[in-house]
Amino acid sequence: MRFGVIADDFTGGSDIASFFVKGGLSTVLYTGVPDIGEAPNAEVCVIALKTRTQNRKDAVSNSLEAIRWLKEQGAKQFYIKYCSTFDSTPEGNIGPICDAVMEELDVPYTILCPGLPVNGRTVRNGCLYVNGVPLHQSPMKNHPLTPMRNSDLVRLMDPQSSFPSMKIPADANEEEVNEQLAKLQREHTRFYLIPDYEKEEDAEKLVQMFGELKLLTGGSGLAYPLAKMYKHHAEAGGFEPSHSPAILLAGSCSEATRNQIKEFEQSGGKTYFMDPLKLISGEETVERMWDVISQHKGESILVYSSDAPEKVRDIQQQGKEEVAERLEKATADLAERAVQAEFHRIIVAGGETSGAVAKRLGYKGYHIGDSISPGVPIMIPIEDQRIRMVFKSGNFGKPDFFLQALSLT
Ligand SMILES: Nc1ncnc2c1ncn2[C@@H]1O[C@H](COP(=O)(O)OP(=O)(O)O)[C@@H](O)[C@H]1O
Ligand SMILES: O=C(O)[C@@H](O)C(=O)COP(=O)(O)O
Repeated sequence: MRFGVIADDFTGGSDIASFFVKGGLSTVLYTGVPDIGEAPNAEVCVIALKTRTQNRKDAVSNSLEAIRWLKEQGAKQFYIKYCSTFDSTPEGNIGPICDAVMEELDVPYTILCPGLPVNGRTVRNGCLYVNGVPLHQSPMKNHPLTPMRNSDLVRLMDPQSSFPSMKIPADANEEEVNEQLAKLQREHTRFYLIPDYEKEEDAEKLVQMFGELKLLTGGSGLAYPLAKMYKHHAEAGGFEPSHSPAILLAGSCSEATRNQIKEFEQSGGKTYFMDPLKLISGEETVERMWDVISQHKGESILVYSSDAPEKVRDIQQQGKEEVAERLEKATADLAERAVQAEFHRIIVAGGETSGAVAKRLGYKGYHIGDSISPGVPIMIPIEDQRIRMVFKSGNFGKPDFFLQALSLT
């Protein structure tokens, strides 16, 4: 195995896996540390965790457990995958996890590289932008669980980490970077470097400078160029589509997902709104929703709770975590019923929502197929190869994403 990757949520795992596959490296994804003895037969092994929103202590210990397992399986390089929008709170987990893994692997430095230009995430002068808008002014400022209120990566990382973070000036050449590195190594035992990543073409230079580091951290933006650097065979991915009934489940409240729901509806797709207030009051139940879905079997239906920021804020007066838990549980219940009823295509939008569904379905690992859009692959459970799963990060995909997902799975 070349790369051992830990991802802080499930869709983050499928996102980075898709780019390794696109670059030509065979990849498997596991939900949590698998209890299998032998090393997976793949060049990349991604372990999807739930460390983005976990408490700090569990997040660090789960990450270390996964890194140690990957080390035992022979991984030569390690990658900590977090969100391309650096989703975390000031008490967040990116810093503590990266610090602990640096110590575990005994590396003096690594990079912080959330950039993913193909999906509009860019880093300029150490600040993160979403489609050209500074992170804290982008729709991420309204995220239900991890609202992002700063765009400067040093300022985001400093409160979370014990080690300093330094920006690499955008115009620095390799020699200047090496000089800066030597100086930093004299001054600090461990530290982070923040390179700029503005255009897809920058990837090559980044991989040249940092691609051989034992530990890398970031979004999925380095996986494709890294895979190309190491690839042994041209093809990875590629699976036959299934034509079985599909269910689409959306818990993401991102602008991207809400537009995708709108486009699906406008093109005549069947939808059903899972109303959080009715779910809490008991007026809505999983049984009732399942009756509606069953009536449409054969025709794909999209069940969503996604709503506008002001509505989400109102509903969260009932308790942010409680609402999220209630919705995620109901969504996982529906996914489980769908699989039992022989729906073989399950398409989910939202990182936490996908994590809840993946956990409930309980597949230990997935083969990674082709991507529906950058960072969103078709995945086939190792245990049941009739099934096609798609887990979409909330912010990813064009407006016709759900239509594309139906036509390609
Ligand atoms: N209408 C709603 N009101 C409040 N919270 C919601 C609503 N719909 C979904 N949620 C919750 O918001 C969170 C969205 O997070 P997630 O699924 O990770 O999406 P994203 O990928 O956009 O971050 C989930 O915990 C979900 O249960
Ligand atoms: O890096 C990314 O943007 C995604 O892989 C990701 O983690 C997005 O988070 P969710 O929208 O919560 O899935």
